[in-house]
Amino acid sequence: MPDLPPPIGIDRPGSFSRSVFHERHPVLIANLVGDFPYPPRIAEALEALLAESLAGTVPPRTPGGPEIHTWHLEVAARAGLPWDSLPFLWAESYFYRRLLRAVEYHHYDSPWCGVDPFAPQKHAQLDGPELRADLDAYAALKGADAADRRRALLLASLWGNQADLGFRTNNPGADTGVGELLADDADALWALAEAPGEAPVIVVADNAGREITADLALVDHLLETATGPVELHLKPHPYFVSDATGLDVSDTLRALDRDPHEEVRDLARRLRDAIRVGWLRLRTHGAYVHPTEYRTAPADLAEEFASAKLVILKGDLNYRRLVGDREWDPATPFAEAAGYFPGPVAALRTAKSDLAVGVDPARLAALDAEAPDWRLTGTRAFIQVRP
Ligand SMILES: O=P(O)(O)OC[C@@]1(O)O[C@H](CO)[C@@H](O)[C@@H]1O
Repeated sequence: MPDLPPPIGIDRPGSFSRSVFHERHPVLIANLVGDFPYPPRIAEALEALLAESLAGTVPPRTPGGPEIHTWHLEVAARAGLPWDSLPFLWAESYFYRRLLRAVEYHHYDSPWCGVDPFAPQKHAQLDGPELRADLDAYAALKGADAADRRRALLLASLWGNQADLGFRTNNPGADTGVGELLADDADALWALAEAPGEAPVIVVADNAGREITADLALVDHLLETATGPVELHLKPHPYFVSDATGLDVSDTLRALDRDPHEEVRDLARRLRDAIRVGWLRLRTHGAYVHPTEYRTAPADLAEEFASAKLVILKGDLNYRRLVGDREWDPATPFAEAAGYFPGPVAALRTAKSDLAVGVDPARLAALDAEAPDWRLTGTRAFIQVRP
């Protein structure tokens, strides 16, 4: 493996990654305890997890749940370490594993088994005015020129990534307007996605709610123009607040069914039909909730990526996994940071963490001067492709 920059940590006072633990997570835990009438044992377990993650060490016991062997190895390698010393990506992923443990999500003998702790927040977004406006905009695309429509669907999926509920936890009023595209490899993306051949296009989803709705509209377009099937890869269980699971897709289709616009109801119908005939495949993999980068993806998932026409990775967390959640020089070419990926790959991501690669050096200097927090606000976005 080539020399890689060091992982982003959570130890630096004033850093964004540290603020996720010290500012975002306390709000997140308070929201959960407010959203559900959890009994004392669950509320206490959540508070204990929060306290441990702010000032404690990693206990030796592996938190139960699926993929236990992977987690045995991961935890054994970090047991006894202060949370502060952990890499950001590992620590966050472990935090959500522990959170699911605290709310008894995988306990078959608990009445809280399978209860998505983030469902109330996800449902609020599905019923909210922002999604309403998104669907009005979708319906208004009817009759648009084909190239304009395709561009609009791609940009809606891209900017839909601003609406993740982890980011909104402590940024409730975050600007959801469209911002600046710092890289735009859209032509390369379409060339790959619409190339002849029967290999699938894989879309690795990120968040439920507005983002998965826009992603489904993009998937519908791909189903229309691609010459092979489309796979939508989802999380196997709740994660990073709003990450989309199979249940979220089903809830979204139901919400689309209720829409006043015929175009939107037709979208839901086409998607269901495509799932039924196997043209659209919903898929998941345990690796999507591992605390690791795609550089070390399990062989079976790497093979799936390798055999796809194109893998489209949505969102900030997938980006962190793709290039590595590391202290990259932002001028590093995307093709270099993602060069190891087993097949053609595209990233659609709004910037909501310190990581950046593939930024034009001249623009970078100006950005750092005019908007020093540009990496964190979700108002800068990337469409990056490595063929
Ligand atoms: O993957 P997503 O939904 O685009 O973003 C995930 C996120 O909420 O989590 C991280 C911090 O918790 C940040 O990278 C980002 O803000």
